Amino acid sequence: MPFTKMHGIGNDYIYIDCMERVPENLPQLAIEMSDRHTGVGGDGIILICPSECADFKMRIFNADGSEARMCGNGSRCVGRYVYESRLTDKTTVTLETLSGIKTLRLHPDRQGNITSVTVDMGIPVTAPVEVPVRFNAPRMVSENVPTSQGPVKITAVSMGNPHGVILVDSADNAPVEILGPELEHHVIWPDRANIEFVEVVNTTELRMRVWERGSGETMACGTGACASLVACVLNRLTERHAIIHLLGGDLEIEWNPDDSHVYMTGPAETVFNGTYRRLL
Ligand SMILES: N[C@H](CCC[C@H](N)C(=O)O)C(=O)O
Repeated sequence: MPFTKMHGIGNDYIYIDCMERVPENLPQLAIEMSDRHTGVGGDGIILICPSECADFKMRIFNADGSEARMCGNGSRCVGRYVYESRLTDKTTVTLETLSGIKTLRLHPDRQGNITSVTVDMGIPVTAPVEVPVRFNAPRMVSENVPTSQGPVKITAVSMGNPHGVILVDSADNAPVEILGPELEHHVIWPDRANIEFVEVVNTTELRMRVWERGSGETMACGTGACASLVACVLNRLTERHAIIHLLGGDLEIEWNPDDSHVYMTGPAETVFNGTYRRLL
């Protein structure tokens, strides 16, 4: 089965062209192909399929086989893939996802390569929650994240997929591996959640790390960057247009006051093409 390995600032997925047919048992395929030792290696798989209501349909499966409703970094890579594979010659492309139809604006360079993509990520849904979580985190966290037992203040934001945003003094020292899995599976989320640890650098810059539902800590999360900006605006910490610094690179995020939509701009890279022989 042919595939294309791509990444959005280090958030790497295996892209499968399903315009003609869709493989069976997709959760198992995602687990197999994502394995960084026995498979291709990635944070999951992304299918590019025909759509009856948009130019294309995107389906995304995390590395644990769970299907997600949206992927920000993945949607930019899909935009690059369909243009450079000549599946479309349009530079404004609509993408059907489980969280609605997203509009992508592709930015080709003079050679016709897509160097960056802007995605209309839609309108966020938010709720502030306080979660009494027991854990032993290292000292270097902000007073908001106590080092023993106590409530952790989380801003819950849906970008079509669920996110819990926690403010910390230092993203580098955030207890991602300790709090990430604990909060991913916390009872407050009906379907688990992606957990972001956000350091406010200034009113137009954030530094963020993320524990992704179904994939663990990743180099970047597009929907998570959007959720983080929204949470910081709600907490009156940043302006509505900011640069988010993630482990794998930067994203430009704007929560537009006129239409309340969140817009994400960033790169999409193709790494290699390959052929996968299924184990089962
Ligand atoms: N793990 C996420 C899906 C991938 C989202 C992320 N990679 C992005 O770029 O938005 C979830 O289960 O909701």
